[in-house]
Amino acid sequence: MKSQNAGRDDARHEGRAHTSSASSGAAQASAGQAGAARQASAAARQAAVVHFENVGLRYGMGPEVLRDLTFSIEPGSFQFLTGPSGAGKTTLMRLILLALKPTRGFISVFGQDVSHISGEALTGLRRRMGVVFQDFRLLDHLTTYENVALPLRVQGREEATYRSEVVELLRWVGLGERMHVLPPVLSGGEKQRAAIARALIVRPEMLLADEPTGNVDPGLGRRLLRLFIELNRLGTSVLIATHDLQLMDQVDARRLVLGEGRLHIYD
Ligand SMILES: Nc1ncnc2c1ncn2[C@@H]1O[C@H](COP(=O)(O)OP(=O)(O)OP(=O)(O)O)[C@@H](O)[C@H]1O
Repeated sequence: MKSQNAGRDDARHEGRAHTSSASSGAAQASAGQAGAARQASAAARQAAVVHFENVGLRYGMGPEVLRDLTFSIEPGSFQFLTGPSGAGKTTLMRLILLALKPTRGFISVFGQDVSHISGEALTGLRRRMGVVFQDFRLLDHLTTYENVALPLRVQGREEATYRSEVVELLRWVGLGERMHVLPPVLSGGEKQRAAIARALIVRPEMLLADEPTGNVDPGLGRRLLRLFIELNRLGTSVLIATHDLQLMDQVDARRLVLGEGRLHIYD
């Protein structure tokens, strides 16, 4: 009896041992797969221009404006960011620009985790981005030409090395005749084009533009869109926030759609 039981116990034991060795093999395999997946996701994060993982943002004690955002912007990609007014497009842009910190989640920009980044490193990352703000942010005491040339001056370049480049870009955006006037005398559309030229002049690795065609007529909007596409062809990743369906319909590009705090992606 005993031996039989013992035998059964042994068998059970062997059975358990077998199961446990199988499950430890499976566990190792799945740990290996998880490790490989982690490595692959770290590599993807490293390669992305922007990577968000479960990012949430609330202003003060208010409700979460953005919830569980997980997405990447790849090098050399072109995408629109859209959604109803108040959906959080500007907020998302400000997170990418590192002008806001997320309330939760993880953000990396140009492969760098930005949660504990120094002020100096942050300035270095921002210099790699061109930004067109909704309110233009031109300096009123500088001429249109000087506003557009400013990022190059900040880089320490001599005027002789960039003058013709700035003039050519200003002509391209239709401001050839408005180069020497101050922003307060420019129309809304002219200010917008000056702001776009200032963002493009440094050939940024990433361009972020918040409603960049909001103040121009459809013809000029198409021309500006061509400029963004050309910049993208030269390798810049482009993210354009817009409500303008007609503008989006002109390009077969990825759409990031914000609604009720969530992001839906249409490739
Ligand atoms: N500084 C702030 N403090 C508190 N709430 C804010 C602040 N900035 C934005 N919000 C709120 O966050 C939400 C998202 O605003 P955001 O400006 O990002 O939306 P949007 O999609 O860019 O809107 P629009 O298309 O009208 O420009 C809105 O409810 C807005 O009221």
